[in-house]
Amino acid sequence: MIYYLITKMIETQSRGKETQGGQVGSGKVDSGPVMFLSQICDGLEKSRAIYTVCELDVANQLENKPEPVDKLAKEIGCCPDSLYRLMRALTTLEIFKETDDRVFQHTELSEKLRDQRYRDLVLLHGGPLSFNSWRDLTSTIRNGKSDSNKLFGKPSVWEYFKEHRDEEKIYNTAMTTYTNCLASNIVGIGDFSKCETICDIGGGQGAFLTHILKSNKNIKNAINFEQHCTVECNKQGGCPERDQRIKDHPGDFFTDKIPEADIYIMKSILHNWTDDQAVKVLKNVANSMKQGSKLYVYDIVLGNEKNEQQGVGVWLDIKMFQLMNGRERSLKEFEKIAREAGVKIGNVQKTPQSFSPSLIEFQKA
Ligand SMILES: C[S@@+](CC[C@H](N)C(=O)[O-])C[C@H]1O[C@@H](n2cnc3c(N)ncnc32)[C@H](O)[C@@H]1O
Repeated sequence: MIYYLITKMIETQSRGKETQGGQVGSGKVDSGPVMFLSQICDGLEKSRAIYTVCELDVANQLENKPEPVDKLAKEIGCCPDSLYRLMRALTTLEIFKETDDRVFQHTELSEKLRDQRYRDLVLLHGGPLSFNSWRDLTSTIRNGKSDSNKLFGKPSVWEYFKEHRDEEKIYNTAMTTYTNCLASNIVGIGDFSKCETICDIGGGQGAFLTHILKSNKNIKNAINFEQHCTVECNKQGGCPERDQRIKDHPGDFFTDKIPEADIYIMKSILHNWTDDQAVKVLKNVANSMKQGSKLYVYDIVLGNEKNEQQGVGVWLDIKMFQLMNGRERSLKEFEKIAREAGVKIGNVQKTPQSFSPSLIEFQKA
């Protein structure tokens, strides 16, 4: 049915807006927008469906050959007809294929869900933290700020993770997966050729540092400045190919002294915070910077001009707002926080892909 509706919607859209649907009361209803809006709002059902197969780990139970759903349901321990209906729905998204009546086989995409790294992405986006945080965007928009205490019972995501270590682990792995996916677009835009000591501020599991170190053998010391809990998590494994030069340094980037380095990097950090908080972090980094050292901030740079096309950054902006009261920024907005923090912006290297962060270079004023 969903597949039918989507197909119909696409047909309708490709014909333009000519279709006038049935009458409701005295008003005409245009079926194109109805189908388009339903498809967008159905995102929640699809997100829950993919999340559920990942939580049940269906992909790892399904063998490399076609398998009857009844057998699969027995192995997983769930109702055969329910699992059948879930998997049948997912076939419309090319997740599983029904090769015979109630018999399923993997597709290229469902195969990926066998791998913890891909499964963690789904579990993060559909997990309790994310699901609860989206419960009330209306209040955030009305009040101009998101109330994490009301949404997920803690003053911040980071406090929430302290009591939900399983979700923290999923978050850290998912960040590493994103970094591994984007690294080839962004490692080359920074100049590390004269760097001996590098410090990644909030570097997670150390994945980005690992990519930088791979192509910069001149770097002798690599410091991963991270929260205590993340450092503890890293001791239990995380980034498998982590470079041996990386040393974790526990600390809080708002209050603790950041070690001296030639180059500091911050990837996907400032967008987690309000302007006031971002200024505080920048000031703290600037206190540790010596003359000549640089800070490379890797974040999305939103278009400044009205006619500049906005990419996924504006959606990431809403996500950061709802989850952490953070924001994506335009160059003008980065310049404003730089001024307030008493640092200046040097080179800015934009990446062509709207989903890749750009590099904004900060120096001591
Ligand atoms: C969005 S993640 C980015 C991780 C990594 N830079 C990357 O791009 O994959 C934000 C990181 O900031 C760290 N963080 C949050 N608050 C912090 C604080 N007060 N001091 C140090 N690190 C913090 C988190 O533990 C998390 O790893």
